[in-house]
Amino acid sequence: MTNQALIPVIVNGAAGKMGREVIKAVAQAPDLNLVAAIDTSPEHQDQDAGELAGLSEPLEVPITNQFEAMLGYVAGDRNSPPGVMVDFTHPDGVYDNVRSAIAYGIRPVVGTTGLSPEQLQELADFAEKASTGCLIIPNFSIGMVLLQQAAVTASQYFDHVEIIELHHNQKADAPSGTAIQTAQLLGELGKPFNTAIVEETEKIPGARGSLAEEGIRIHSIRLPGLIAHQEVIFGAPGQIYTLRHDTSDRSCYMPGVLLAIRKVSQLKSLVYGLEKIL
Ligand SMILES: NC(=O)C1=CN([C@@H]2O[C@H](COP(=O)(O)OP(=O)(O)OC[C@H]3O[C@@H](n4cnc5c(N)ncnc54)[C@H](OP(=O)(O)O)[C@@H]3O)[C@@H](O)[C@H]2O)C=CC1
Ligand SMILES: O=C(O)C1=N[C@H](C(=O)O)C[C@H](O)C1
Repeated sequence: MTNQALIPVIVNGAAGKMGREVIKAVAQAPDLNLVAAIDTSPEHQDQDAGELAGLSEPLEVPITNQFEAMLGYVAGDRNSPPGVMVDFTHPDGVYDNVRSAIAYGIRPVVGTTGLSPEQLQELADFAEKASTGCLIIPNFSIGMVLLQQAAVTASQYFDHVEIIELHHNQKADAPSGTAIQTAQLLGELGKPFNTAIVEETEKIPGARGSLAEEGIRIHSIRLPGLIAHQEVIFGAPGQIYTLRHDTSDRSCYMPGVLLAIRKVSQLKSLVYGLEKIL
């Protein structure tokens, strides 16, 4: 395959936990070309992205905070397929990153969570107007997609359900993007869950977790030693049905990330959720 046929990939958040995994996965993919590794972290500027990610050979791609310049550079290369920007940064910056990428005609593949419903709608409108594909994926692991599908099936038969999500304590946003999406998927059934049979009082505010779609509660645990875990617990008289997903290594997200990079340029609008592109 000539260099011209390779998909140019910009990794944003390249020095972070997910960014380093993505650098490794992109470097090993024969049809992808890592062209830029962006990160605002001052301590990693100019380091080789491959060495930082733990590869044995340097990739000759330095970590830089020059995001707009890199978007312009990739957009200006008319001999390559459309560029893709993979974003694993921070809830505070992701909205602007996605808008900038779309403005340059670069397709965003977004793993960063914490976008508000209003921000998601604005990005969807922006992508639609620009006729540009954009993938926003709260969870790239196939196990989570399967858990969510099983939960949707179970929700047809159970009227009571609560979600517990458990993450490492460096996570900025709560509840997790995955838990919010799971509640949305269950809520699409349009039936109210968890009708109270007593009047509840929270003696300490927040004791019953956060209230998402259709009365579904989400409880967020943050502890060192955890990576990413989720339980969906259904209850009915005389029985409990528990679905659980555990992440033991961030490599579990990479097949989904690579699939999204390859698919995003076929899209003309914003698509939310890995299940939509499987
Ligand atoms: N969709 C999915 O499947 C998954 C999603 N995630 C999500 O991805 C995001 C990142 O997670 P994780 O890798 O663990 O986080 P990290 O904090 O390990 O990495 C984020 C990196 O991005 C840098 N950064 C922050 N803001 C910007 C910005 N505006 N532009 C460029 N770089 C920036 C950070 O620098 P500094 O440290 O100096 O701030 C850091 O190096 C989170 O929202 C998380 O929830 C995580 C795992 C899976
Ligand atoms: O911050 C994380 O680690 C993760 N974030 C995503 C989320 O908020 O759902 C995906 C996964 O849970 C890991």
